[in-house]
Amino acid sequence: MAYLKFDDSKLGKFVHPDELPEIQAMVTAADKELRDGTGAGSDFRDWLNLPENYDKDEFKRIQKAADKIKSDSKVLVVIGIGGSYLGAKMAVDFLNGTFYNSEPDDKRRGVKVVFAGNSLSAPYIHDLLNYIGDDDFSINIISKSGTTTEPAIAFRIFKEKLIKKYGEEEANKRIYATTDAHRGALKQEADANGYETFVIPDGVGGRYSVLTPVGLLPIAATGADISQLMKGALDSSKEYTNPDVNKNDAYRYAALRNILYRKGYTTELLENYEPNMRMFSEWWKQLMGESEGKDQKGIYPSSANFTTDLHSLGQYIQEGLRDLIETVVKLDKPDYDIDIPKEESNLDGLKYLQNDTVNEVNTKAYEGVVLAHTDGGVPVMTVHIPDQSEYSLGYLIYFFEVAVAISGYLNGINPFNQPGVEAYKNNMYALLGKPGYEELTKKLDEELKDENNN
Ligand SMILES: O=P(O)(O)OC[C@H]1O[C@](O)(CO)[C@@H](O)[C@@H]1O
Repeated sequence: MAYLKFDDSKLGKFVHPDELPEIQAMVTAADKELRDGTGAGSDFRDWLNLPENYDKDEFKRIQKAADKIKSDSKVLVVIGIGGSYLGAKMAVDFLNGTFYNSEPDDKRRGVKVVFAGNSLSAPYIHDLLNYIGDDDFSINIISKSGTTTEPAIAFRIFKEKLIKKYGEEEANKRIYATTDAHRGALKQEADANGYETFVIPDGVGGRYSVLTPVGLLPIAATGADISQLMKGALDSSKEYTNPDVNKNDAYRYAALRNILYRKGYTTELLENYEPNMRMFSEWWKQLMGESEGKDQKGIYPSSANFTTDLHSLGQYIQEGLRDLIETVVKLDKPDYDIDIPKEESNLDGLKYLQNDTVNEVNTKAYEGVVLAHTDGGVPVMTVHIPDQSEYSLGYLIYFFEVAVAISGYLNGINPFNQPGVEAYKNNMYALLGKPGYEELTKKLDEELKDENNN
């Protein structure tokens, strides 16, 4: 039986029984493109075999570095953006719970992990500097290109604090750089200063990198079991190899969303029922959006956090424009459950629930929402994840990675590049006066002048 239960039983109203068999030939072709490397972007498929082919020596070094960080630091500042941030953050939240950083030191199984360099917000940096205060800390700077502006600026600032506190020599021993094996400014700086370095493999794009040192070091620093994470991904990679959509749920999910997309369902909401899974959706949004949104097409990936957002977005989902798909990631057995307290009086009218637990009510809410939204004209699919373990998370990560690759090929695009993100970067560099952008600076200054005059 499949480890993750994929439920598409509510799609009957939206997908005709013939449609899956009809799209099978395209799925088989997409599978071939992916596995044989004949599809676009084939240089970036190394994540496919990563759960088996990762660097085992480096893996041991990651565990050793995590132990050192745990022994000499109270806080690890993880600096990165996009794929160099979201995977670590979602895993840290999923595996450790919402208030992990606030737990007392003797209760927490690892160091506090905080994130920087994922925006250009000065107040955020200010608040984080204050949050760290005089605590012992280390830095994990993560950038595949080694040139991304947001993390580079944050790195300067937190490095300055580190050097002030420990002096240059000790600071260099507290900086861990995760970057390209050979190229980029960060690699050069790491070599010059002797930082311990970890490699983001060439054939793994940022959004597919959570199972490389990008995710593994921050996750290990919280005391989570990264071997189990890799084991879950390995078993998942073995499960999702059959091109047959009746035997491969990841491919089936890709095929169904493609069928729905062609009917005008152009926005997909990834939904959870657990606050510590909010960041999972953020990770998924980059994975889907950067992979699929190109050549003026692709499903727009969005998210909703339930039951919270049922009280804000719920109205729209039930009755608004009918272009939505919902994909729920339902955690079936959270680490904790809580009895609803019994009360003699029934002033709050909750007596009918007093033999239930909070998780049971949450699950009934999920079941009720699926039925209501299906009635309202929204196709709903669910991926059930059995528990909150590292193994299950590894399994789930791989499910979506392989699904989006197939989905991208089904839609006739290269799921492994992201040319569109350069446009804003070039404009920003030009407006900031970066050397080499002089011509663009002139052009943009003219455009801005025109705008201001209007
Ligand atoms: O690891 P890097 O090179 O700093 O890039 C971070 C992120 O920026 C992007 O290149 C987009 O700007 C993403 O694809 C990537 O995940």
